[in-house]
Order: sequence, then structure tokens, then C-alpha cells
Amino acid sequence: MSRCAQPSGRYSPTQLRFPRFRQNQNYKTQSTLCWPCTHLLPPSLRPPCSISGHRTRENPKGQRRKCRMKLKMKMQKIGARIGPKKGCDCPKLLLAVLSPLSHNVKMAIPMNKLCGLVAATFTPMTQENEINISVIGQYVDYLVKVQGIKNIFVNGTTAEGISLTVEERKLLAEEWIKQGKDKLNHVIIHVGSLSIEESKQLAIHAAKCNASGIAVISPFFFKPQSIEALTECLQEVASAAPSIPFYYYHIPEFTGVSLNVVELLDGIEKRIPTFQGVKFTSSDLLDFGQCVHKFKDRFTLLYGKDELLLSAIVLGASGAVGSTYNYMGSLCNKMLTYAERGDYDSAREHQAVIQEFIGSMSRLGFGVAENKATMTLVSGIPLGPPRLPLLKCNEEKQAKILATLKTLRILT
Ligand SMILES: CC(=O)N[C@H](C=O)[C@@H](O)[C@H](O)[C@H](O)CO
Ligand SMILES: CC(=O)C(=O)O
Repeated sequence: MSRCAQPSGRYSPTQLRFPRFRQNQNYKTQSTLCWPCTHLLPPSLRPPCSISGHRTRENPKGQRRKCRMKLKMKMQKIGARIGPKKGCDCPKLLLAVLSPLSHNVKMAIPMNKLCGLVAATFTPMTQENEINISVIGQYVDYLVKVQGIKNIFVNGTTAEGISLTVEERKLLAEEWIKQGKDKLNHVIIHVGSLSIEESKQLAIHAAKCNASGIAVISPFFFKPQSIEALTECLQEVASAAPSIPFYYYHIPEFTGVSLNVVELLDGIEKRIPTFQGVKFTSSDLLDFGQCVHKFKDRFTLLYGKDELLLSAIVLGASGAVGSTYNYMGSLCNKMLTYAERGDYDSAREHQAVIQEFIGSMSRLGFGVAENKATMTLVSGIPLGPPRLPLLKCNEEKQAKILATLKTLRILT
């Protein structure tokens, strides 16, 4: 698993140990529009005269440099630069710039590529099942300081995103982004919904809030029956927020949509210029392995089964998104460090603890309710009960979870 550059350009001690992570130093910190494509910009973004320096009515003296400077400054405003054709991001950049939502929006290409561990956050609720945003600041600090987690995935499965109203989802997105500012590297907002229109609204909102990216699950009542149908659904949502990176969230166990991801990825950037990667929550390591093998240079491939992460790392996962990183992030970071050093015996020991925990939780009936109770037990942050249709984790189960956490020394 590779780790990526911090926005500041500095690296944390663990990240420095990862050779593939260091390669990412070269990751673009700015998006590039090539000179030939500058003429496709709207007139307001173009210099008032030809960039070639030819004399025109608007540019009687043929002032080439002055015009270039003006254009450069305009591009800087949207977080981009002008550069050579090689390595340019023209399609993405032009889409973002030409979008009606583009004013004052920074560019789609992430400042730093998403990798390493991403915690799928729980949604804090009061005992009355209302959203409780008051503990989100404390939650972010806990993730960063205690678990060494710098990326979050908001309003997903763990967060019961699908059971929340659009207004609640917007409020949560705003609060997580606000609290994560200058503390977290990436805040990805899940905007999937049964209604594509609702998804689009959420995507537009996430972009306005400066989310690091959006993710979308497949619709799951009326299901897309083909790669083409799924691509159209994703394209529709992505095009509503052309200024931010887009991730497909593959979770067939929940959506019932098990179309092969490797087939979906083939040529997807032509349909979705902001396509950035996949959050792959399935134990189909054949499909995942093929995705990595064919697309790792183009896309970010995040694995989502915490109990199988070590296998996914061996296959070349870019990172991982999971619920247990909320409270076993530091344990899992240690596993990654061992794996990166090539010490697979120690890495396996750590994966075994995680498997032991998830295995024993599964025997208890491990769902978001039990998971949420575990996070409350480990972190001390009151996260409250889940929402219906999920039932609260009862006291007896909580006692068993606590005992397991202690036996495995996850909680001391
Ligand atoms: C269904 C679900 O919530 N999957 C999570 C992420 O996608 C995982 O983090 C699991 O909770 C974890 O792997 C335990 O099975
Ligand atoms: C685990 C995860 O990624 C989610 O809760 O959506």
C-alpha cells in the first residue's frame, strides 16, 4: 500500500518508510492546462488578445508576455497552471472551468493522491436519534491523535448515510469538512442515493463545501443491469460536480449490484473525466487484483474489507477505507508498516488480531449497531444508537464486545 504526500509537502514518520509512497512526491500539486487548449477557455478567462503575440485589434502592439501573464494569473485563481501538452489535465480542467458551478471552485485533480487508511465515520446521534454534530470536533482529534488516521469517508455505510435525510447529510458533510480543516488530508463525501436527483444535489453541495472528493454506490432497488447502465448512473452524478474527484463505491453485498469493476473501469475516464478511483468492498480478490493490475497507474484503488486488507496490499491496493480503522487504525497502521518493510510474519500477526476481532464480532451479529457501540467503548466519544431499521446494541452484547477488546488488547 502506498502512502501519499501531505498537502504541506511534508511527510509523517510512518509515511517516510514507504518507498512507493515517496514516489508520489511527483504527484501533481497543481492541475495543468496546455497552451494549445487555452483557446478553448471562455473569453472571460482568455487574455484580451492573442497569446501568440500577433498584432490584433485588441493587441495592437502584439504584447505576448503581458497576455500570458494575465492568463497565468487567471489560471492560478482556479488552482491551475499553464503548461506543456505532456501531462496536462485539459479535459478535466476545461470541464471544471466551463461548468456553470466553476466560479471560485478549485480544480478537480486532487492536491495529494488519496492513499493509506481512510476511516468510514459513524454518525454521532443523540439518544433520541437526532444528529449530534457537537462531538465531531472531538472525533476528528481522536482519529488524528490516537489512531493516526488522516482521511475520512463520510455518510457511507458505517455512517448510515442511506438512512439519513438529505438535509442531515448536508449538515454532516459541512461539519466534518469544517472540523477536518487543517487536520485531515482527505474528506470524501458519499453522495449515493436511490434517487439520482438527490445524489446530484448532494454532489453539488459537497463540491461547494470543498470536499476532497465524492463517492457513489449503485442504485439498489431498481438496479442497473449492465455496465452501461451503471456507468450512466455514475456519469450523471459526477457531471453535477465536475470540479471534484469522483469515486465509485462498490459494495455488492449491500447493493446487490455485482457487476465486475474491472469492466466498469475500462475507458471510464472518457465518460467521467473526474473519475479518480474505486472503494472496493468485496472479497472478490480476483476482480480487485485485475483492477489493480490494469488500472493502478490511472486510478486509486481503495480496499474495503478490513479483515482481508493484507491480501489486498499484496495485490497492490492504493489504500483502504473501513469502519474498524476508527478504533483499530493504529493497529492497522502498524500492520502496514511491517508489510512495507517486508516483515510479513509481523504483518500477519497484526492482521490476525483484526481478523480475530471481526470474526468474533461476526458471531455476535456484527452490524453498524455493534460497530458503533465498539467505537463508543474504545474512544469514549458518545455516538449514540443507530437508526431504524438497525436496533441498538444491547448491554449484554456490549459486555461481550468489551471483553473481546480487552482479550485482544485492543483496549487496555
Ligand atoms: C459492510 C461494511 O460496513 N463494510 C466496511 C467497509 O466498507 C468494512 O469496514 C467492514 O465493516 C469491515 O470489514 C468488517 O467486516
Ligand atoms: C466502510 C465504509 O466504507 C462505509 O462505511 O461506507
